Amino acid sequence: MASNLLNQIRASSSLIRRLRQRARCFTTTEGHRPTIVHKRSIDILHDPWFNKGTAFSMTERDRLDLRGLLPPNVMTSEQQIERFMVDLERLKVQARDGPSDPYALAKWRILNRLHDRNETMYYKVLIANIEEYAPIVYTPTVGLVCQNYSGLFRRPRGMYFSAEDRGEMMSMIYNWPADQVDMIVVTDGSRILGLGDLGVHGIGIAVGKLDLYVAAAGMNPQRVLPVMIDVGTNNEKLLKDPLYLGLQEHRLEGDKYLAVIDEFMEAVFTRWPHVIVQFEDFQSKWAFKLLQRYRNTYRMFNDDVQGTAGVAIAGLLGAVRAQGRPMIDFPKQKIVVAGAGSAGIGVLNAARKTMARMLGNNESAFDSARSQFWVVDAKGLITEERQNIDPDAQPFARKVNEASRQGLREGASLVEVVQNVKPDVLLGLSAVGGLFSKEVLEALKGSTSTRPAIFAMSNPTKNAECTPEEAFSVVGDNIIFASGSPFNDVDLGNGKVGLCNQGNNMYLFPGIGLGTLLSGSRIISDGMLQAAAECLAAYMTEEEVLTGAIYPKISSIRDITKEVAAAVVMEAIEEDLAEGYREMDARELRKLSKEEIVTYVQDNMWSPEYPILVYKKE
Ligand SMILES: NC(=O)c1ccc[n+]([C@@H]2O[C@H](COP(=O)([O-])OP(=O)(O)OC[C@H]3O[C@@H](n4cnc5c(N)ncnc54)[C@H](O)[C@@H]3O)[C@@H](O)[C@H]2O)c1
Ligand SMILES: O=C(O)C[C@H](O)C(=O)O
Ligand SMILES: [Mg+2]
Repeated sequence: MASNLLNQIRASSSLIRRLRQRARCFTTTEGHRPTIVHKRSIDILHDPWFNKGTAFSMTERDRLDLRGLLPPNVMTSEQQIERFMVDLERLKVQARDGPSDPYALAKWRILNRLHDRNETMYYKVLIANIEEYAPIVYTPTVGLVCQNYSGLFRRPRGMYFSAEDRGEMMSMIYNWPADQVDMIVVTDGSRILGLGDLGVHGIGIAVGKLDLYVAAAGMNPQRVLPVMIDVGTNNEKLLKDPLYLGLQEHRLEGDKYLAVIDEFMEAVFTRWPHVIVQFEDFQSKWAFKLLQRYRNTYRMFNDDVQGTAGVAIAGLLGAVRAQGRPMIDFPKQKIVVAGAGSAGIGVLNAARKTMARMLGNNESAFDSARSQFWVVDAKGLITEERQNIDPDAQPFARKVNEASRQGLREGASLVEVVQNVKPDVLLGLSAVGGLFSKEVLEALKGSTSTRPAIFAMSNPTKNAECTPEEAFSVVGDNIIFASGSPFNDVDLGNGKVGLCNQGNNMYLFPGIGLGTLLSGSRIISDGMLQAAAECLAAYMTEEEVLTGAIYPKISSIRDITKEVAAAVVMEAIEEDLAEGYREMDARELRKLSKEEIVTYVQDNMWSPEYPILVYKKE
């Protein structure tokens, strides 16, 4: 398929040559005569007569207030045409290119064009068909979009800050046309889903997350901003690709990296002091450090660390209830976690704290909760014998004699760990597709649980640790299954269905953002995140959970988000963090009952309706 595609692309090279000649003619004849424009900034990008897209030179970008509104790499018109042709040929050869939906990317293009033309209509379509289109604008298709971004790029969306913009960000931020921004999703593209370093092309994930902020949380689309901070890439393919849209240098490290992120944070909070910044898909190495650096001074959170943790907790509590046991039995669960990155460690910390709270909320409870977890990473089981252990994983390293009593040792394989521990839960956040092999799933049949739970949470689809078919067919009908990306339920025969839950942070981040906005809390506390997770856990009824449904259906995401946001507002009030929002000041907020808070949230959710427009001279 790939060589076929290359041949087709080569066959079209004569057309590219002809187009190049034409493009050269255009620049030489027009180059001397300047064209007077009466527009600047985004209005130029949206005007087909004047727009040059990525071909605007740096001086033009400065002159026309375009800095930050385009990816950093300036392209020639030849390169632009080449990118377009590569994409066109790819579509011809490979229209069937979706992960589970053969036409996923084609659907994304059509939706994206609508997004460019008519935002109200776009969100109307998205909200009305959220079950069908969430997998297109969000996980898993958004992963494919990022991987093919160079070809798919048409009209820029969001802002780009690059390592080359140091010292300029404070003025660049004013190039964004909206006076008010409520929500920013920012990435540095270093770990996009389970696809690794996609550099500047990772902006797609920020756009996708914000689509859910609008569709699920009713954030106003005119007040959201996707941001890519381009500090280079360590992806060798992109470094060599002439059509790559980002900086072609290795990633900044250490203090230089921090200085860029610091400057960005200062710029956005100077222009919009009440904005909320969601950090998305930063490699683990920076995810924790940046969270600690900013969380007590800025309104920010890390979705992969904190959003995922909350969703996992809700699912883990659901899995306990699905065994017909009370939630309070959670601290007895034996949990094997595969993956000790930003997501895995986030889940482990939150699960340990939840257990400790149930066991009396003191130091000894916190200490003993630790022994319920076995963590396996790329080097196998993590014990205290691990050389150069990651400090974030250190608290979960098994004691050596404790491990050997269980027949385990440093670096033991996942199969050995599952065989010996016989866990209640096997949870994957490893980004390794198929990690829960037949052997691993066979070993899980020895689980001491009456209803073992499998969470294959890695994204996108091909990175899932196993499919629901594999899980149900090997381990048996009586399991709980959840995956990060959507899969269909499984027909188990005899009229029985194996439910596939979607365990994805999309059930929480929109509500965390909306609740924070409407409470006016200056920070996002652990308590607010915990309240969000508990609300999601409580959303599922006893009857639903007993059928194996531990997460709600995506079709109810707007309702879930409203409830989660209300829980976050209530907790912010409880912790005395709420400073109010617009005419609802802190005193008024404190007077509201629980029902009134839910109504307050609902009343502040934007819905896609056409407003009446009237022209007035300035
Ligand atoms: N479902 C969700 O809501 C959700 C949320 C966040 C992240 N994720 C997914 O989780 C995955 C990991 O994200 P991350 O930020 O933690 O990534 P990461 O790169 O920081 O961590 C990956 C971890 O997996 C470990 N690993 C690699 N190979 C392994 C193997 N063979 N066996 C066991 N462990 C192995 C690595 O050592 C590392 O600890 C990604 O696919 C991401 O899409 C899902
Ligand atoms: O983006 C998603 O689908 C979930 C999560 O944030 C991830 O990084 O995989
Ligand atoms: Mg993510």
